[in-house]
Amino acid sequence: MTQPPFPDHATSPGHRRQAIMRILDANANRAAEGLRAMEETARFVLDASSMTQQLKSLRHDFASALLRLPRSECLAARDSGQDVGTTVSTESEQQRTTATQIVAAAAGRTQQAMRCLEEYGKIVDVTFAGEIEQLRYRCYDVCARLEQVCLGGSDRFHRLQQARLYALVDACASEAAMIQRMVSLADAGVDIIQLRDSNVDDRTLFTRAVAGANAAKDLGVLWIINDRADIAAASGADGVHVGQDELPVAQVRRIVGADAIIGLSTHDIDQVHDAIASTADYIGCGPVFPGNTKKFDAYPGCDLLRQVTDVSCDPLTPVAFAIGGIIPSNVSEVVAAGFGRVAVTGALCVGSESQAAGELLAQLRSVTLSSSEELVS
Ligand SMILES: Cc1ncc(COP(=O)(O)OP(=O)(O)O)c(N)n1
Ligand SMILES: Cc1nc(C(=O)O)sc1CCOP(=O)(O)O
Ligand SMILES: [Mg+2]
Repeated sequence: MTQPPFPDHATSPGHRRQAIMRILDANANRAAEGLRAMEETARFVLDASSMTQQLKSLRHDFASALLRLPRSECLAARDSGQDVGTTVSTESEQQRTTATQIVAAAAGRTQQAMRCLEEYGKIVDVTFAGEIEQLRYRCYDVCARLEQVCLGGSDRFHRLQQARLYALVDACASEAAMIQRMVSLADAGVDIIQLRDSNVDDRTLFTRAVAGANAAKDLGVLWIINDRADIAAASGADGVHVGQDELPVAQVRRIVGADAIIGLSTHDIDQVHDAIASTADYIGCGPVFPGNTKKFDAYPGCDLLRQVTDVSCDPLTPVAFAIGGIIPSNVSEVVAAGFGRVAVTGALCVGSESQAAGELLAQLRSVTLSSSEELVS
């Protein structure tokens, strides 16, 4: 005798309605719990204020959308005691060792729950389903950014390997102006931002370095302090950049520690080889062209870039950024010399960051950054 498609009691209209309410109730709880779990990491693990606000707003808007569901009917349909799912568990569900793993699990659970609410919600209230659909799209963006920021805290060197566009931020009128500049640069696609401001006293530089470190976590960019290893270490920055006239890399490493990024300026191929022998994580190679930010007596130009590109060495050596007077109209020469990464100041003027960054990246992306990245950029 063939089995009926469903047990008899499961086909009655009343049962089906109750089952839909159980699904909506369970997924409403699942999504709300997932949003809260992610918000806790943003707030208490990452200290990421704007990320926390985004998740709180999403959670509140989600609660508002749920008001369209018949609450009493959902509660009446809830029957955890009879829920066969409560005894079904997988090994991976029990394995949580980092906040990043919790965020990844919560993000997946929330997105799946919202999809279920949207699909089954169409049976009950199409307007509700439409509101959930919009919340689901917002959720994808916020969850992706939160996971990236989580990974970034423990994976800064991987992000350095993938970085192409590096912006140096000099003289800002205030901390608020500096943060706004960071947001514009990050939104334009910049991967690394350096605080390079010799016009302020140490206390101001330190407070701005701390504020920038917090903002950088939110924005998913690396935050580097120019010249000052002490302030980089004290502020929680991702690293420090030093020139040939500052502390040697070995001493900088003792100050910032093994898990911080150290950048070193190089102006000739001998300095490049010295950098390879050091623990520098990246190098600046220049100045390539004359610019308005810093004047030099000599410009090694693209010849230095070609020499760097030709250097073959262990893949665990610094990545290289071309620097000095680089703008969209001359970056093609940098690319022709084999570089896919640049560090700039003047090219990314306030107010036109997106346009300029887009033009620079369009050309830089023609250079493949292999996974075994050496000095060739
Ligand atoms: C990415 C990057 N490359 C080079 C420099 C220049 O550093 P330095 O030679 O120490 O000169 P100042 O920037 O301190 O004037 C840099 N800052 N960043
Ligand atoms: C700060 C700095 N260092 C350089 C080096 O070659 O080490 S070139 C430079 C100036 C970078 O600014 P812009 O992109 O406006 O020329
Ligand atoms: Mg310096």
